[in-house]
Amino acid sequence: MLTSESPSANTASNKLVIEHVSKFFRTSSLNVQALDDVTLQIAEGEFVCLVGPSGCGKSTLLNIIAGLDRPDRGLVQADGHTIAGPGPHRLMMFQEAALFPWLTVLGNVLFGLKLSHGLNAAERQEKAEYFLELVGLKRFMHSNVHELSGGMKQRVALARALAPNPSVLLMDEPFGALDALTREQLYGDIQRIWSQHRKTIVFVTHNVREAVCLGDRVILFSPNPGRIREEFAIPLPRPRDINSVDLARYATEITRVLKGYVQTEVAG
Ligand SMILES: Nc1ncnc2c1ncn2[C@@H]1O[C@H](COP(=O)(O)OP(=O)(O)OP(=O)(O)O)[C@@H](O)[C@H]1O
Repeated sequence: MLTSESPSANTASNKLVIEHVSKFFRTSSLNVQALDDVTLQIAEGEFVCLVGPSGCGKSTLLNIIAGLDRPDRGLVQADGHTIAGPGPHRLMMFQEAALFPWLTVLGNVLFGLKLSHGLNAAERQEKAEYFLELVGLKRFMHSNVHELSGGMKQRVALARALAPNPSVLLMDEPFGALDALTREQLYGDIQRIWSQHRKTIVFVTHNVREAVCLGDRVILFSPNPGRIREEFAIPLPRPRDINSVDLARYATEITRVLKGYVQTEVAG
């Protein structure tokens, strides 16, 4: 039932190419190898989930893809070009929405459009309203950020990230701080938005079910040092229901494999 695969071939359609990437952190008290020889290709429009225990380098890899950090070894490319720094084509979304509290909902989304130089004020407004509509928050566009629930804040953050039309969306546990019901609503939203806009998405999570619900592929990492151990294709039809029996079967199998790695690391 479950198809475990070796990393896919480096084809021209790859949006992101990560080859033999290693990353070390050296502080006065500690040397850590956060990533060890990580190789991964991600196709245009693909939804890839990175899963693994705390400290296995998932966020480090996301930061490197975002251009916020550099690998010590290896190659990281987007559209065939080495990633040299952050840019508007690869935007990050974090666990905390990190909205500007002094701006309204609309103001936050408009802020994300500041670098869209080709647009005049009316076009920016139209675009911001379109993306707020897409995430179901248009009627709250004049609300203050502190009036919103956690799930609504993440929706605003999603609209803000989508509005400048990035080709890659990097999501670091974006739903990790939300309650289960709100998360389920957002799984529906993100699947709908992804099927309409086909962004390339790299999504970090601890939650295997979440990864199976959203991803075309689930990539398993293990820690000390952070390595890719296995990847799984998820051919389930969309939209996926996180509570479905088929989805649970995949999640159970992947969790079993993941636990095996973690126990091996601990025993070793
Ligand atoms: N700026 C930094 N300075 C020093 N060490 C760091 C830094 N960033 C990450 N690390 C270390 O690198 C390793 C990988 O961290 P990273 O945050 O990438 O893991 P993660 O898999 O995303 O963890 P979590 O799921 O807990 O967020 C950890 O041991 C962490 O302590």
